Amino acid sequence: MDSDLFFALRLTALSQSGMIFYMLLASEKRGGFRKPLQFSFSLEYVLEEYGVMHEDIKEILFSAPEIANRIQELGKEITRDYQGRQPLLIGILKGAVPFIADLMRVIDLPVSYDLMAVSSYGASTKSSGTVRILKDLDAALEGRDAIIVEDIVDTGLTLKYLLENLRSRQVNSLKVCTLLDKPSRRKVAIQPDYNGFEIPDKFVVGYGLDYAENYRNLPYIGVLKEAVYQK
Ligand SMILES: O=P(O)(O)OC[C@H]1O[C@H](OP(=O)(O)OP(=O)(O)O)[C@H](O)[C@@H]1O
Ligand SMILES: Nc1nc2[nH]cnc2c(=O)[nH]1
Repeated sequence: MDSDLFFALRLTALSQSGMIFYMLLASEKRGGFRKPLQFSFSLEYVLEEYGVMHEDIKEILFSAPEIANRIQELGKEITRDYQGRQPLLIGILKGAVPFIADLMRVIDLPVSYDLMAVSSYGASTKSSGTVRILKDLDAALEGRDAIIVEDIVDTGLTLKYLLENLRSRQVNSLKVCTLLDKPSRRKVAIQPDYNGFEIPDKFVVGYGLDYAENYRNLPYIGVLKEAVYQK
């Protein structure tokens, strides 16, 4: 990242008045104010200017540092709640991969993890309503304190299926940790035990979340432009 961009981002993150400094910086580079004074500058504006924000993203909901900070807090909560135990994190492929990778490293306990693949969305922005197991756990759950790690709970249909399925395996305890929760879309009454962020009814991508397998590698979580999936 070039130093001007780094400087502008830091100022932007600090306050709206940071934008004014950014404009001074930009004007110096360009030899004068080419744009009128814009007090509505946003982080997205700066990112777009520098070509950092993906062109298909409408709005950034959570930046990489915001995600990292929140995961630290979740790690502390889990560490506190599971003192003296060895929880098993169950990551739900594929979307939860970045989340479980970061989460397990901020839990100060002897954790282990396993992965399970289910799918209900395919290449769509709407749940099919039918959940299928594509890959089951490697090990038995009997007597374990398991935590399902999800990237997002939307209708809740995936989680309902997972909870019913895993509870039938003689697990000692079973909880749910999700990075994102979209409660306004819920079709079944299910609440995660740990939740990173509550989000509005918008289709989001990045940090593991995809649309048709794209955007999973974006370091932030953003709202996808409708034009991308209404083509
Ligand atoms: O609450 P729901 O409406 O059921 O939606 C949540 C599920 O949707 C996503 O999975 P997806 O089927 O897209 O698979 P992926 O993780 O491989 O992208 C996400 O990872 C959750 O598992
Ligand atoms: N990528 C993505 N997958 C989802 N699955 C359920 N809701 C969402 C969402 O908003 N984005």
